[in-house]
Amino acid sequence: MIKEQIVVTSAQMRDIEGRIFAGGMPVAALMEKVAGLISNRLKSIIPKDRTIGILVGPGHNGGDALVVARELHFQGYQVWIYQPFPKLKELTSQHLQYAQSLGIPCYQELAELPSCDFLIDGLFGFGLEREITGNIAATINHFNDWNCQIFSIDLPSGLHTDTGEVLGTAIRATHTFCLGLWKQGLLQEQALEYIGKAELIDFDIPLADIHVILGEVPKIKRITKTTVFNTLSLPLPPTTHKYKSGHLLLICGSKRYAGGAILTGLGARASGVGMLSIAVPESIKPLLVSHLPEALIIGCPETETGAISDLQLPPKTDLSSFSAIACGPGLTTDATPIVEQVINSEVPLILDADGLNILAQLGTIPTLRKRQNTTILTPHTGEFHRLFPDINYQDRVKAVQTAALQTGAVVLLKGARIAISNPEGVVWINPESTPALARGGSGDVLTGLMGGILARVVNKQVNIEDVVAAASWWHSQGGILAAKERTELGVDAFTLTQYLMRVLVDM
Ligand SMILES: NC(=O)C1=CN([C@@H]2O[C@H](COP(=O)(O)OP(=O)(O)OC[C@H]3O[C@@H](n4cnc5c(N)ncnc54)[C@H](O)[C@@H]3O)[C@@H](O)[C@H]2O)[C@H](O)CC1
Ligand SMILES: [K+]
Repeated sequence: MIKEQIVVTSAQMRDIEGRIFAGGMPVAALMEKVAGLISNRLKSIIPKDRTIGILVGPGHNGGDALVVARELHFQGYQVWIYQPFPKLKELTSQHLQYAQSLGIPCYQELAELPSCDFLIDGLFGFGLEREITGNIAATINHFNDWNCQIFSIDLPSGLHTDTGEVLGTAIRATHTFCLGLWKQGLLQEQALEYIGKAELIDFDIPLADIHVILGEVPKIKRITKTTVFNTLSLPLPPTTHKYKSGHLLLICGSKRYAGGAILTGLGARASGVGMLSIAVPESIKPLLVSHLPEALIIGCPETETGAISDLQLPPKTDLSSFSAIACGPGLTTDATPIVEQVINSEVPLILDADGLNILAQLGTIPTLRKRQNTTILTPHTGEFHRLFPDINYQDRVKAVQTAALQTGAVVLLKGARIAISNPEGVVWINPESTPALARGGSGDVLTGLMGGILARVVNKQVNIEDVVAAASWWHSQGGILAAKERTELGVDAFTLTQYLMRVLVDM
């Protein structure tokens, strides 16, 4: 477990820091260490000739900011301090006194403040415990209106540490330096527009202290490149061969949605899966063959609406011949018998798109309760609501945990920050993505990619949620890479499939 993967609540952070102090580390020394690390980062970002305004709150977040103010002052930056609170914590008050004794200008009134190029937000950190109101709220709105770059210490002031919701109002940071361990609120969708670019400032919290508070396996984890590399079991063993790299069956497409089948197939191709079979209605088989010559395209009988009516597998083949099945993209909801058939099979299964809509029509929980084998659901919010009408998906972490618990499946909830839970409530959050992926077809690519990874590693000792997390990370990194080279408007789903391989090369 690496620190970048660990996610904590404010209570857990309080307990972890409590163990550090109980171990003998003086609070002031920790504050000095933390603020020194922040100052070094700021020195590498802010040119020397710029002016910096330091916003100081009543608690230790303010204390951090005052140490930063002193250190930047000694480095020769022009610094001023804004400190509107009547009562400060003892340590914060001492740092303010010292800053003033150094002659750093300190202001209590907004009207007196000189303009500045950068603001350092040390108003509130994980100690924020209630709605911000009155003139503090007005102050935060005032600084947001300055439209200058704001660096927030630990969290943008005003964000709830655990849920990421805005408590009254919040600083819109350009950059957030999260201290020690990632706060859960920074990984919630609703917080994204306030966080700006987030980075972790590691101040050497002993892993032993973390394990005592969080237990061996933290409940909520942040997907990182390490997760993905471990799960993809790269590099491949030299003695591998196509039958050892899994055999994936995709069941997708219809006369109306042939493109969905092609994109799903291209996503699977990018996964490096050994063998790929794609069951589609007979009428679009030639299309699939032309796009995916390496895949075994199975033309199936179709309904008069052009949906698969019967899974006619090749001779001596049945569903158990496959390492994994991914079913749903482009199926339309006229393929209900097919979805029932795969749900009743014993094969590890990913359901997406119309596979999920049909599952919802069949009755999500009673239908899945019958399945013993691995099941993965990959809904976007609309599909999630159809599957689980009684679950409020505003708190996405709780929503996926509840859905996974109720179904026994691993559930991925799509969005700007994908959340994944296994039935035991262990959650992965994908910390990075790009709006470029919010386009038709990119979900089909994810399904194919995920199916290919699952087929490749399902017989190895991997956690299914790690496979889903790896696919989600790989998919979003492909989108980020493509957006960097082609702008956020240039990442159609087909282009995305071309960038997926680039991701691993650049890792
Ligand atoms: N724990 C440590 O020793 C270290 C913490 N780090 C930094 O300190 C903050 C946490 O500090 P804490 O004093 O607990 O709280 P905050 O500084 O976040 O400030 C909250 C402060 O303000 C009061 N308050 C809460 N809500 C409101 C409100 N709505 N309106 C007005 N005032 C409010 C509350 O009473 C608190 O006193 C952490 O984020 C780090 O930045 C160091 O980095 C390491 C050592
Ligand atoms: K802050």
